[in-house]
Amino acid sequence: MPLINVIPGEKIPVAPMNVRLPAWRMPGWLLVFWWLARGLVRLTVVAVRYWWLTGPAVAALWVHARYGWLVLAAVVLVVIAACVGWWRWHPASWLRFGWYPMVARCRRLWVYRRGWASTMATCGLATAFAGDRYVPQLLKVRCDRYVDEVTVRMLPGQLPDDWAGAAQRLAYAFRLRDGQARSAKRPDRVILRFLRRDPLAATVASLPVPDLPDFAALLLGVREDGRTYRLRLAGTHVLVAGATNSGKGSVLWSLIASLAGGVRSGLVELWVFDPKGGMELAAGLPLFARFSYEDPDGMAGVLEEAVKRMRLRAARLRGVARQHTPSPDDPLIVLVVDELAALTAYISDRKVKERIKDALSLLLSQGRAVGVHVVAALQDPRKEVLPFRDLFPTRIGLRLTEPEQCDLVLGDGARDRGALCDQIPESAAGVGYVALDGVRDPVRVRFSYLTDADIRDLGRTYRRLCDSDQQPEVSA
Ligand SMILES: Nc1ncnc2c1ncn2[C@@H]1O[C@H](COP(=O)(O)OP(=O)(O)OP(=O)(O)O)[C@@H](O)[C@H]1O
Repeated sequence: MPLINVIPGEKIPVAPMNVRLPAWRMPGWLLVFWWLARGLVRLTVVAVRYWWLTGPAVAALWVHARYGWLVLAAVVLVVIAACVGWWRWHPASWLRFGWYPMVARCRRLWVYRRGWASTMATCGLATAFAGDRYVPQLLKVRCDRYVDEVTVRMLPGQLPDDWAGAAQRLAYAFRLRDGQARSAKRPDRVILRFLRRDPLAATVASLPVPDLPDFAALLLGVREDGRTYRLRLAGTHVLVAGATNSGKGSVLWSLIASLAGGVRSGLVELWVFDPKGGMELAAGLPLFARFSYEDPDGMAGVLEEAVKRMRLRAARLRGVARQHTPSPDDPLIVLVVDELAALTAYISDRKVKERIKDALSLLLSQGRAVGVHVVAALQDPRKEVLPFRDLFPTRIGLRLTEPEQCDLVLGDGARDRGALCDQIPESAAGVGYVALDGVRDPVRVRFSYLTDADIRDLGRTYRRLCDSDQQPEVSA
């Protein structure tokens, strides 16, 4: 036993005065009265909180007591007929103001409220303090056709990231498949999104092609919330990463289709590289200003030509404008590369590899402002395969094989914030996660799928307007 105890730290001072409250004896009848009063107050609170249940129930009881069964049945029929009439007359407003709010109330009560405290405890989101247990407060439930959106007041000390880490567990606890957590406007709240039905389950057919592409918002697919997904190409380069058969081709084709109107009017030049032998992209030949496949030397030459064009343009714009504006005389150049690793990693000729690496890093670091953009697809996002991954400001993550790859593609912490690229099923080709401007958390999208017939049609309708002797340059 030590002779003296030394405890480091601050000692909590003893209160200068201790007050002991006197103990009162309560008569039994007063206790009973107190319990009854408390029960009545609680019942009233529940009745007011669930007015949408208690109100109609009281009204039905009153009608029954006053007028009998027949009148009650007639009233119920009239209410049902009114709802059906509203639905037939204006389905959108019925769903928004009638049906979904009703579904939300029922799901709040039946799915979320019922096992809330125990779920919070088992998912590690409840806490204990001074002998009392605390659970986060369920504030609001909103439903639409596909998603339940649950707003929660977090406990002090919790972050939306804590909830993002537990979102999948929560989803399964509430018997749903997919869950995400997002920060809300107020810093003490978090919004949980649980998927009831996948809005991206069906293939998205090819989308309308605008005559004049909006380079700040190219229409490429559909978002999880049902809105269209638009990609900002102006001022950026785009990297599309995905395992084999994840649908990288559909992202490239959606992008080419969205630019096709500009190809026809001469506002856009597509320089296309298909190092895997030209199988994927050759069908769009009438749209391309340059098309290179197979021969690494030829591809290095075309990339160096792009660097030359970029430098000439930069010299012309220096001191005149800070951002290039596309015109038929000076079009936007978009370099589309299918399988970038075939250019950066899988080439055996070291000299050609160096030439490609130099040209690509120049294009990626200097091309954005002068209207030379790189859009590249890639299977393996590791740094050894793509050394200049960080030079792509815009990245799209399709199905990936390992969880760590999600952060490699979409940035640190992306997987925790909901980009579950490794959990996209093989059957969902063309589904991926993207970052939206001004939105912290990644958003799930499905890109449009162009069939062979769509691509042939696109080539026919939007082929480049050029002299018949000015055919696309093909290097193989
Ligand atoms: N957006 C999409 N919607 C529905 N199905 C799609 C979509 N994209 C691709 N698919 C389906 O997935 C298959 C593979 O697509 P794709 O060739 O684009 O994949 P990939 O990632 O480019 O494959 P690879 O790496 O082998 O080239 C297609 O044949 C098509 O059936």
